[in-house]
Amino acid sequence: MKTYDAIVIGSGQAGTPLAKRLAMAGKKTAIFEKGLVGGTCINNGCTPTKAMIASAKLAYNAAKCDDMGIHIKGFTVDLPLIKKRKDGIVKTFHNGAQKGLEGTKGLDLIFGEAVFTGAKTISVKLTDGGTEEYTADLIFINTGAKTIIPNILGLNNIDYLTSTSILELETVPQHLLIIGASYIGMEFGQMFRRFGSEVTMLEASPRALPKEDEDVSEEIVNILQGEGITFYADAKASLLGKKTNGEIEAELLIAGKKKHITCSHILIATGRKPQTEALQLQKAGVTLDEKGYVKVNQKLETNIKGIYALGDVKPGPAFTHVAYNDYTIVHRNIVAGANLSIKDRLIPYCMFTDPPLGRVGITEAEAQKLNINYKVAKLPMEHVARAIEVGETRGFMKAIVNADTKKILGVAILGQEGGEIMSVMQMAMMGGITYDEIRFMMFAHPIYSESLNNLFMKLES
Ligand SMILES: Cc1cc2nc3c(=O)[nH]c(=O)nc-3n(C[C@H](O)[C@H](O)[C@H](O)COP(=O)(O)OP(=O)(O)OC[C@H]3O[C@@H](n4cnc5c(N)ncnc54)[C@H](O)[C@@H]3O)c2cc1C
Ligand SMILES: NC(=O)c1ccc[n+]([C@@H]2O[C@H](COP(=O)([O-])OP(=O)(O)OC[C@H]3O[C@@H](n4cnc5c(N)ncnc54)[C@H](O)[C@@H]3O)[C@@H](O)[C@H]2O)c1
Repeated sequence: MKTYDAIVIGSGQAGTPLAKRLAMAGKKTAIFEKGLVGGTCINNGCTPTKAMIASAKLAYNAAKCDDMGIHIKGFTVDLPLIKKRKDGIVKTFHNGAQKGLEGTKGLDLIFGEAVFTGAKTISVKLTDGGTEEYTADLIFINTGAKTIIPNILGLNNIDYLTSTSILELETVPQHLLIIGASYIGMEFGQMFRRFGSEVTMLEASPRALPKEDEDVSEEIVNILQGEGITFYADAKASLLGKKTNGEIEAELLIAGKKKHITCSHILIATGRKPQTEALQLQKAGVTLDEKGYVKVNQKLETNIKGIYALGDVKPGPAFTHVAYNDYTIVHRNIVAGANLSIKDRLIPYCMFTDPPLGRVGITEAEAQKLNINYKVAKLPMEHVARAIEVGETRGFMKAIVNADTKKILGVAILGQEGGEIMSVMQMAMMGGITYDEIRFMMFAHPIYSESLNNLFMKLES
């Protein structure tokens, strides 16, 4: 049995920096990784998708640049080259993360799958062969999440794609059927449509992105449909089968009615579930919730003292910046004796469709439920000078404000640079800057944020 001061399971967006900082603080630390250092974000999540989305944006611009007075005589999409560029970026990020761990004094990077054998004991099936037993007083679980595979008749008889395997395609699918229309479905749907695929999207809920306001989900669907994507809400695949010519036949249930389509590829984008099964946390006495997430308190400690869970493996929004923020909280509490918690932290996010959706705070629907005196400001991107100048006027800016205190409660910016404009508003929310101050604040002309003046002017009428 090898003894450490601290053990980190999983080298994701929380585990990697945490392991380094613990070792740098003098704690003898081991980090276990069953796959690739850097976890989902770097290897098969944010980094590769955003790299490929950048290529898709160029294809879109090339296709429509005639309107802007630039004529390109035809263009082709070179998916192997797009993949190669993406692979190069991923490799750089991955190698940097691995080198960072390997170069930290007092930190052992051990490749293998960790399984709990007791309260503070872990057995690791080493990637190079054999098993080794480990123990530490402090254990941090950062094992992330993986794709949920829905129970659809015939699915196991076809070679379906997940958000990981679709990144390896070298040929553009002729017709991509996407099951699930949330972040993953939307980002890949638009990307492959722009690469030239016919794209059909199915969403089981009555509308896409059911957690967003209705006007937001409606506008995003309009944008995707405007680019030629076929979208069905209240829709599921009920039966899938392979035809003799290799095509996939799909029986769909749309609002209870059957419809048959033929496609070449299927992407499963029906959500993700925590990677806790293999950990055998019951042996450590750690409590999971009904969906398999590790239950934690506001300091991210589980019911077992000294065992913590960070990132996607615990309940709550699953984003890279949340996992990273989890690390900063746990690290400062343990190493610097701080008393920080995740309570009331403002969680922004950005869906990287084009235009993107930047979101922070409450939605209009949530404001209604809270029974507060609120007002809604909304400005179409068609009225944003910068958007008109650059030729991308799809979407709108929307803010929910408290009518009494004038504080900003929530923002949805569906438009060019939506994530960046949202971050300006996030800073305002954190700093207590009120909407009437932003109404008259001087912004540089003509940036997108300048139109926040006009957004809040809408509240004067
Ligand atoms: C396609 C896609 C696109 C995304 N895009 C964005 C985006 O644009 N912005 C954003 O904020 N978020 C995005 N996300 C979500 C983001 O990737 C995750 O929220 C983030 O990676 C979670 O980090 P984590 O540290 O919790 O876990 P992960 O990064 O998943 O890391 C967990 C690590 O633990 C390892 N592991 C698991 N079990 C064991 C075990 N038993 N023993 C040893 N090692 C183990 C895994 O191999 C993995 O390396 C995206 C996700 C996907 C799938
Ligand atoms: N830009 C970003 O920040 C970004 C990008 C991609 C992924 N992510 C993260 O990855 C996580 C997973 O994303 P996701 O989009 O897979 O999951 P999700 O949980 O957000 O959405 C899954 C969708 O699939 C639908 N669905 C479920 N079963 C279905 C079925 N049988 N048929 C049709 N529809 C079905 C659900 O109603 C839901 O809308 C998200 O929680 C997000 O945090 C973030």
